[in-house]
Amino acid sequence: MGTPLFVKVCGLRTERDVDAAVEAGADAIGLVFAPSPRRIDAATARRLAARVPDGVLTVGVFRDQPLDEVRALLDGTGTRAVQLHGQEDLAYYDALRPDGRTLLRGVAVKDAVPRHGERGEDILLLDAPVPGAGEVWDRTGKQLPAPGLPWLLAGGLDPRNVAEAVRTARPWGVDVSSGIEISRGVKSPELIAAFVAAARGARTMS
Ligand SMILES: O=C(O)c1ccccc1NCC(=O)[C@H](O)[C@H](O)COP(=O)(O)O
Repeated sequence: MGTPLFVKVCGLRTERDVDAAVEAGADAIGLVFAPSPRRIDAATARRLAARVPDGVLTVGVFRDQPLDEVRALLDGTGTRAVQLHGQEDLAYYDALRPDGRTLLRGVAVKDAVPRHGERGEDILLLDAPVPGAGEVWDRTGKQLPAPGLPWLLAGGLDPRNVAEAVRTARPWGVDVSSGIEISRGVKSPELIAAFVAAARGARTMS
């Protein structure tokens, strides 16, 4: 049995979503503050973050937003980790690092896969060109990060395909949004539970 797979479920918008993710055993939940049908306001995020137990990471998801806005949302909602999905540069990451938060770097993989840690991120998230669109990206011939480095596979994962993706790409963890929804932005507790179980089962078998 290898290292346990880290499982993040993203784009949660309701108390029911959060409770389902926690009950299913997710390691992290994502709250989207970037423009998206899944975007939530600060008051909703505060309410949701307050339900998340210690040991489950709450991640705020942003894309090319002003640093002051990011800091205010993180501080105001008690969010301990930040996931950046745009063109944020090293200085931007450096500005958030002293706050002691976990930094996730979301990258749309087109050609080459970036090196882990280029921006000083703690976790690299390799995603499809349009984040949160439920699209699988082509991993053929791509040099994925070395085993053991903290990186998440994302993009078009769902309860049916996640086990095969984990076996072939051998990521440190996985991230999902569309694949646990019944319609854009509307999560299903059953799909959340099925996804976490399928992902964990795959790593246990490898
Ligand atoms: O989810 C969004 O709408 C979104 C919008 C802007 C920036 C990032 C966003 N999501 C980030 C993610 O966590 C991943 O893209 C996601 O887990 C993978 O999405 P999916 O292919 O839908 O599973």
